[in-house]
Amino acid sequence: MQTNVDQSVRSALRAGRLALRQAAQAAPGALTGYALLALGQAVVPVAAAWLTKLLLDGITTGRARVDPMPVVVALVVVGLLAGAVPHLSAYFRDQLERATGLRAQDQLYAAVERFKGLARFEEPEFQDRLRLAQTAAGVTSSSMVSDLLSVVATTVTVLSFVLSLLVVSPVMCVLVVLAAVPVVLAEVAMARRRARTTWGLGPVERREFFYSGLLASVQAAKEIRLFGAGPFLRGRMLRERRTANAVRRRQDVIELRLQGLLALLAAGVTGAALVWSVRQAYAGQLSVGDLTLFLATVAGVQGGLVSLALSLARANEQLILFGHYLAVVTAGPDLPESAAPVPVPRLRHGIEFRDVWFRYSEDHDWILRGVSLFVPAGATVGLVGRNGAGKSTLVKLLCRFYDPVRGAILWDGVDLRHLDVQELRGRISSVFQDFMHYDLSATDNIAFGDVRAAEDPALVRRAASTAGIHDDLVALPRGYDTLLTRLFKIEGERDDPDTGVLLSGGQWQRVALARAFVRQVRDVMILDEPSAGLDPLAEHEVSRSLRRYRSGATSVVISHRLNTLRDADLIVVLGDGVVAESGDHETLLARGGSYAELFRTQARGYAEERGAVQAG
Ligand SMILES: Nc1ncnc2c1ncn2[C@@H]1O[C@H](COP(=O)(O)OP(=O)(O)OP(=O)(O)O)[C@@H](O)[C@H]1O
Repeated sequence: MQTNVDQSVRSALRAGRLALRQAAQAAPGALTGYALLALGQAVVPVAAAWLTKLLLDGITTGRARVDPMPVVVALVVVGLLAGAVPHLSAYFRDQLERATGLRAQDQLYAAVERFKGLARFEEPEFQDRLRLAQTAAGVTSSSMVSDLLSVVATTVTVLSFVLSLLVVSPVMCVLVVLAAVPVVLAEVAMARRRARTTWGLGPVERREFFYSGLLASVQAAKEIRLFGAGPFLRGRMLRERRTANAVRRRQDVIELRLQGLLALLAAGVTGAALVWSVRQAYAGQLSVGDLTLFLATVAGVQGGLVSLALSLARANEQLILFGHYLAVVTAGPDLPESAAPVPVPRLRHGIEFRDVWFRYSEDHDWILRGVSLFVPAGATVGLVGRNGAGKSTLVKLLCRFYDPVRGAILWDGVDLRHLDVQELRGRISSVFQDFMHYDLSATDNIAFGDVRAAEDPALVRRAASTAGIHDDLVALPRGYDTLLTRLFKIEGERDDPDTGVLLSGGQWQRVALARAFVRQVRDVMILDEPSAGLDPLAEHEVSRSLRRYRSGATSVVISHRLNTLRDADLIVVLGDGVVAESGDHETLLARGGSYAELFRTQARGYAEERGAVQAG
């Protein structure tokens, strides 16, 4: 128990130190200004209380000979400060918030980029943490610095009031301070509880966000409307919101009860102080000045301690959120990294899958159960198999998005795990089955394959020509600069209805091909269902240019249209997690195995359709 407390205090201190360091690096001037103003603001109430006492004592004890003007002027200055400092302070705090937020966001996404694999992104717990870290990166680090500073400032205020109170009545001072202890403890406990609730509600809020995102999404709008799924999704979204609301309401009720008890305690202490001080004043033990100072200090200590407790609680809550941000920013690599990664030379001999076993996690079934195959350099290898056989999984392993659980993949004899992963990917180009549609211009959509191409229109156009999409793109209202989306408009052309267009599925497929083609260095070309959305003429055209384009490169092509793989050097059939058969088209047909069955079934289907057309 003690160790847990020590640990959480240690991690809170570490988080606090890092947040302060981040703020100091992001905006040193704003931090200094904000800190000085916070301290200045902290002593204003005590100064006002003492000046008021001096003034009143001066008047009531007949010491009017002493010129009251300096005290009056000082009171005016203090009032001026009390009015102006909060605005200045808010200005510096906003500056600090903006600069720290920018820095934190940069660091968060740089850390996210450092995760080279996909597995971490597929963990729900990581997604929850990332969501909290995104919130924290936006505001938490800077508001945590404000909260920490406000803890310091309020401590200064409270201490100065406590010292003042000590002068007037030590007993009352002890009483007031003791009464504040439960307030501080309760506020901190409530803040911890709130942070735990936020973490616990992570999955619920992420699901709510998912449903609301779907309801507002352009991509999902078609299906949702056709299938009338709107009310169903709205119901699910509201169910998640109600769950979150119920948890928060329970939390609020607990807090309300506790706050009520604390308010009673505070009222008791203030009442006692009032009775005591008025009696003392009547008995002539306290002057009018003393009385006002005493009442001001009791209120000051109490109010100060309550706001200290609130600042501590807020800082504590922010610290916990910031902890999620730190956990992401300081997370180790998701894929084991070689201490001395081997540079990736041009592929000369080939890629070997050696007894590769893979499952997505220990809770999942094995997808690959000992796949062994060799992809010779310069060859075209077709991957065939039923849905879910593991074809896409195999190529994802080749890109090292995951590591095999057992066995190895060797690039010219070197295990992929020993290679520099970024260099490896620099040698691979790919069209994934679930390629992205970016809501950006045509140029950007293609140049994503090699960001340097964004500055080289000729390169982008060449890739588009090879993919057979150039003519369509130049015909767009703004050619390659046209946005392939209607979600955004080109800056400065908000009134122009022509700024964005939507492409057809087959056109998008060709844009994705162009994105793969724009890569200058490509030893290995991965094409996962590259002609899925193409019409027969486009498929023929694209196949021809692909053959030309691929010549010399090693290609791994996944396709359910077996006809497109007829001329592959090697066709590999995956089944039951292993290589069921392999060979060229003729050999596999002659063998009469699963490939022959798949091919003949498909060919029969086409023949029947042709027959039906002719008979019609
Ligand atoms: N990220 C993932 N996490 C967990 N399971 C996954 C993941 N991706 C794929 N799978 C599972 O792995 C199996 C193989 O999927 P894969 O996409 O490799 O098959 P495929 O042969 O390419 O199928 P298809 O021909 O339908 O495209 C499937 O059962 C799928 O549900």
